[in-house]
Amino acid sequence: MPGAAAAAVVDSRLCTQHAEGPAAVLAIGTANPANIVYQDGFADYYFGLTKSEHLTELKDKMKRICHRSGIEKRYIHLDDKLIREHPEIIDKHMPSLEIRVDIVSTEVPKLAESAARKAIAEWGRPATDITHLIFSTYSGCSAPSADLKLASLLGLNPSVSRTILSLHGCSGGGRALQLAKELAENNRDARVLVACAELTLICFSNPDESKIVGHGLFGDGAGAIIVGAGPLVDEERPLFEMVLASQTTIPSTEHALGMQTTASGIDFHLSIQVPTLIKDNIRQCLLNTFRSVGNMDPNWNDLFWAVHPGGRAILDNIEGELQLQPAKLAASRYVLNEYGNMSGTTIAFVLDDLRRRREKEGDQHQQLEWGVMLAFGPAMPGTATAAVVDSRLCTQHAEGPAAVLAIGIANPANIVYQDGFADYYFGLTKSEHLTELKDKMKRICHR
Ligand SMILES: CC(C)(COP(=O)(O)OP(=O)(O)OC[C@H]1O[C@@H](n2cnc3c(N)ncnc32)[C@H](O)[C@@H]1OP(=O)(O)O)[C@@H](O)C(=O)NCCC(=O)NCCSC(=O)/C=C/c1ccc(O)cc1
Repeated sequence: MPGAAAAAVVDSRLCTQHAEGPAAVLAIGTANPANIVYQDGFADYYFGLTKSEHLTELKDKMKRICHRSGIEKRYIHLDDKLIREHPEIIDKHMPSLEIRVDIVSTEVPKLAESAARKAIAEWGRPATDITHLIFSTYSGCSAPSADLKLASLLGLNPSVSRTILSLHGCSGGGRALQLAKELAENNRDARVLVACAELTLICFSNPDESKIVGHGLFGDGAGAIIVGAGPLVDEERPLFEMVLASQTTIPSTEHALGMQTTASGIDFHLSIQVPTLIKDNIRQCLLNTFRSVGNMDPNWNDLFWAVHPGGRAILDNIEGELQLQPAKLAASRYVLNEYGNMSGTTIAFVLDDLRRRREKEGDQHQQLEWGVMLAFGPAMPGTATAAVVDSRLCTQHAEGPAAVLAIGIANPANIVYQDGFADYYFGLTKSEHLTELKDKMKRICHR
């Protein structure tokens, strides 16, 4: 029985159960499907797979995009065997949403399981000690959803509190970490498993001018991060502390990125302006975040950086705008090169690579105390910004428990009365001939 939510509500007694200190990343795991696609052969592979070799101009454009993408290889679950089994995936006149959802609702939790098992092994505690699970994906729209399936696969405690974030796109991982921080700091001894998994199969489509960049950059992967706040137990080791996390919406940019469910899977649009929009807004977003922790004039090169590699041009623009030394975005460029853009999952790969670089002795650039994690998501809103540090304590707890301060409710204007519902419903659906079923409906309505 998914999702029994329970809340204890009081009106006077203070009952704080805060953790000590800020939340920290305690472990990271990543995983990819087995199938590798190399970028220098991708145009041939993709136009061959979709039987679109005749679109020579578009194929040449795909070659130019791949060549300039900063990507060497990607992991992609969809292959020619899957297309042979389900040819409707490349036939735009046939509905294919159902089969896509069918596949991803099994494969997305499985991929997340591989990443989560690595994170749990690094964490060193039993999976049953996980108290909260946040699952972010754009690749699924069914219930029981990916969070419940992952909880079962891992054998999490039945009392684990589950949340699913859907369609946050590239900012999904950042947003999930922000929520994990809030949960960990406000619930003493909470241990939050953040899981992100994406399969491009749900968005895969035949070549089309407006989507060519998406198909040229996106890859499949899963990331899992365990977050907790003090007191830590013996085997736990903080990798990054999260001092402040915020999300900023860039006004009037709803047109820039979007996703929409259709009969042929999830359709997406991606504006050519995205790298410029990020360039024009990044400095102010960061300044607002840093000012809120009292740093009025940060020197960007005194920080370490975990930036979501949305595309090579986005990294170039951030580097140029903030005048970052080239080594600052090394982890982001490495992940882009090795995996492509895996949407919300990618930030787990960047943090994983960054901590390995920091662990390497003598890597001066990566031993800085303060750093920034950045991710950007659809409806272009959602520049999720999290400042990440590894030592300073900064608690921002409220006093006392949360309270319901106001309630509002709403319904559509159309009213349907229960005693006439069977007539209304069977009339509306032109099903008056199903007299037995209609009588059953009447009995159900009556009771
Ligand atoms: C690697 C790029 C794509 C090209 O490099 P470049 O240095 O700009 O090179 P060019 O200027 O030579 O551009 C090559 C061609 O690509 C074209 N192009 C350049 N961006 C564009 C453009 N967004 N549109 C459509 N043509 C373009 C550009 O016009 C040009 O066309 P042509 O003159 O015919 O060669 C680079 O522009 C880049 O990294 N762009 C950033 C991409 C970006 O916005 N990423 C973040 C959002 S991605 C996203 O939301 C996807 C969602 C998605 C989620 C799941 C999925 O399964 C699939 C998709």
